[in-house]
Amino acid sequence: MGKCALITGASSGFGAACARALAEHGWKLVLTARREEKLQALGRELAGKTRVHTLALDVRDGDAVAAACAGLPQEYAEVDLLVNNAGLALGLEPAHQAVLQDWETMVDTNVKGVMYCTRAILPGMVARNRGHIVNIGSVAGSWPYPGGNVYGATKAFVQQFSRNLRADLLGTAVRVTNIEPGMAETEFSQVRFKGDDDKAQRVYTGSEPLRPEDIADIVLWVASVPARVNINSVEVMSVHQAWGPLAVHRS
Ligand SMILES: NC(=O)C1=CN([C@@H]2O[C@H](COP(=O)(O)OP(=O)(O)OC[C@H]3O[C@@H](n4cnc5c(N)ncnc54)[C@H](OP(=O)(O)O)[C@@H]3O)[C@@H](O)[C@H]2O)C=CC1
Ligand SMILES: O=CCS(=O)(=O)O
Repeated sequence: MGKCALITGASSGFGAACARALAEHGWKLVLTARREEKLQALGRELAGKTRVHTLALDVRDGDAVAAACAGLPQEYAEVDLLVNNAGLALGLEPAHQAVLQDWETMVDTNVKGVMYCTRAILPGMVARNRGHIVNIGSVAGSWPYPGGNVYGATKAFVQQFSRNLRADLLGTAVRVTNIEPGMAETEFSQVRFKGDDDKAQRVYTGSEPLRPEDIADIVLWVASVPARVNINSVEVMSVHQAWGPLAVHRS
C-alpha cells in the first residue's frame, strides 16, 4: 500500500489537514505530536481511508526523535515524505520585553526539532535514493514585523536550512521544499497568546485568513509533481494580507 508520510505536529492545524489530504490520496501515515489523544482521534477518523501509526513525540527531545524514527514498525519504516510542521510562536512583545524562556522554546522546537527529525529520517531517504522533506517555514522567515524577533529568526533558519539541504542532496533524487505561509487560522494564535482567546481571535477578525487545508493542498501538490521537479519554496498569503511599507519613526 502507498507511500509513507511522517508528519510532525499532526494533532492540529496544518499537520492535521496534511494528514487528511494525504490520506485521501492513498498515503499511509505516521502522525506525531505531544497530544496523543488528538492523534488517536485523527487516526480513528482516517482509519477507513489509509493505514495510520500514531506516535507521541516531543520534537525538542533529540534522543526521543532518533529512537522513535529508528523504531518505526516495518510497514512505516521507509518514510517517503517528512513534513517538518511542528512549531510555534510564543509572545509578540518587543525583544527587550520578551520572555527568554519563550525564545528558548521556539528555538528548541522550530530549529532543533526540524534538525532532529531531518537528521533521523534523511539517511534512509539518501540510502533509498527516494524521498521528500517538506518544511513548514513562514513569511516571518523573510519579512520582519514588530514582535516577530525570535519566531521570525527561527523561520529564517528553516528557509536557509532547506536551501542548504538541497545543496547537500544534489546528485540524489531526494527533494526539499520550504512552504512559507502567512496568516492562517489554526491554534497558532491561541498558543502564541498563551490561551487568551480574545487576543487570538483579534488576529483574524474582519479578514479571511488562510485555512489549514490551503496549506495541505500545497503540500500535496509539491509532493505530487514529477520526480524530476523540485519546488524549492512556496510563499503563500491570504488575499487579505500583504507587506507593509518600511517604518519611519518621527519625533
Ligand atoms: N498559523 C499560521 O498563521 C502559520 C503557521 N506556521 C507554522 O505552521 C506550523 C504549524 O502550525 P499551525 O498548524 O498553524 O499551529 P497549531 O498550533 O494548530 O499546530 C502546531 C502543531 O505543532 C505541534 N507541536 C508544537 N510543539 C511541539 C513539540 N515540542 N513537539 C511536537 N509537536 C509540537 C502541536 O502539537 P502538540 O501541542 O500536540 O504537541 C501542533 O500539532 C508551525 O511550524 C507554525 O510555525 C507558518 C506560517 C503561518
Ligand atoms: O508564521 C506565522 C505567520 S505570522 O503570524 O508570523 O505572520
